[in-house]
Amino acid sequence: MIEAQQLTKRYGETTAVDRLDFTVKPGTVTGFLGPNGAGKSTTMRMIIGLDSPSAGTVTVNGRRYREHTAPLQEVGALLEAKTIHPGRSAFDHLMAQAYTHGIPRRRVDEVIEMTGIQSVARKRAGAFSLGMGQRLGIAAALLGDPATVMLDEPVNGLDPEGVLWIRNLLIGLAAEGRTVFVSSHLMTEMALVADHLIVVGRGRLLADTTVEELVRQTDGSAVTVATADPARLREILVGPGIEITGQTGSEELQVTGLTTRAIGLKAAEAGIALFELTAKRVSLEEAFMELTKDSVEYHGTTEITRSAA
Ligand SMILES: Nc1ncnc2c1ncn2[C@@H]1O[C@H](COP(=O)(O)OP(=O)(O)OP(=O)(O)O)[C@@H](O)[C@H]1O
Repeated sequence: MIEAQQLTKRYGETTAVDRLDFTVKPGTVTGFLGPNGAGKSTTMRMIIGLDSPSAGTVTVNGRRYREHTAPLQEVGALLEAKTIHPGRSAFDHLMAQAYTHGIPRRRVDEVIEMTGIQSVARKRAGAFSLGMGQRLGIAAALLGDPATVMLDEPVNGLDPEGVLWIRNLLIGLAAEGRTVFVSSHLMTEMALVADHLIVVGRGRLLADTTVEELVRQTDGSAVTVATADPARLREILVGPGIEITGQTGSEELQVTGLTTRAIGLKAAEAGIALFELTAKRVSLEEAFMELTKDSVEYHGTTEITRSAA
């Protein structure tokens, strides 16, 4: 369990993390989302004591990271910064960590196998591909068999097979009752693995909710409805706050401001037969864009193409 209370980090004029309150619970995968520069890495660094909060607190399993006698056994973390000696083999790197933390060699062999790096374990880590480096970082994070696992952008550099592997690993770790906290910019991946989401923008908490709920909140704007007499349907639906568009000659109308239920009832009252009545379901990516649109620091100049739901 990770608990942040009014967690704040200031770097001079910049407030990287601004009074964050959240709880990451065991037994589920919690996604940590936010645009570039939102404060995710800074928050993660504070969780494992690599940075100190300017105000507020963050604890893992009820204690600050530094207060744990065996921190590797409490929380295993993969942060973006590479801390592996390039001349050392993956095996030696893991053994060195195991030795200094009282972890048996058996566990080193286990994590090497779990992360699929057996064939390269004796090679210099400096020669590793990005994907192999990520796997080694994850092996190190799992070394202490921790109750809490925290991974910053774990999918970075992984090929499709690696992405699938991470997905199953995260789901499996949560199913074992562990607390799994993972940041990613890949919304499709997040939609597949995360049960819960914490979304930040400019250091502030924007949402602490389920994937389902976030999508639902953004949902409901557009409804597609088709009928033989769109002009008449338009007449009975029109009202304040309701927008109806449709192409001339088409049976289809796009309605915003009314639910599918309300449209269905009004059409039935007027005796209009409907051929289609569909609420457009937004993707997690669209919900995320909508939620964070005022918090994005770095805007590109190309128009964003919204993916079909
Ligand atoms: N050591 C530092 N000194 C000064 N400013 C910093 C430092 N670390 C982070 N920042 C600033 O704090 C803010 C949050 O950065 P952070 O790296 O935590 O965001 P992020 O959400 O992880 O971004 P990304 O998705 O790009 O990795 C940014 O404005 C960043 O420039």
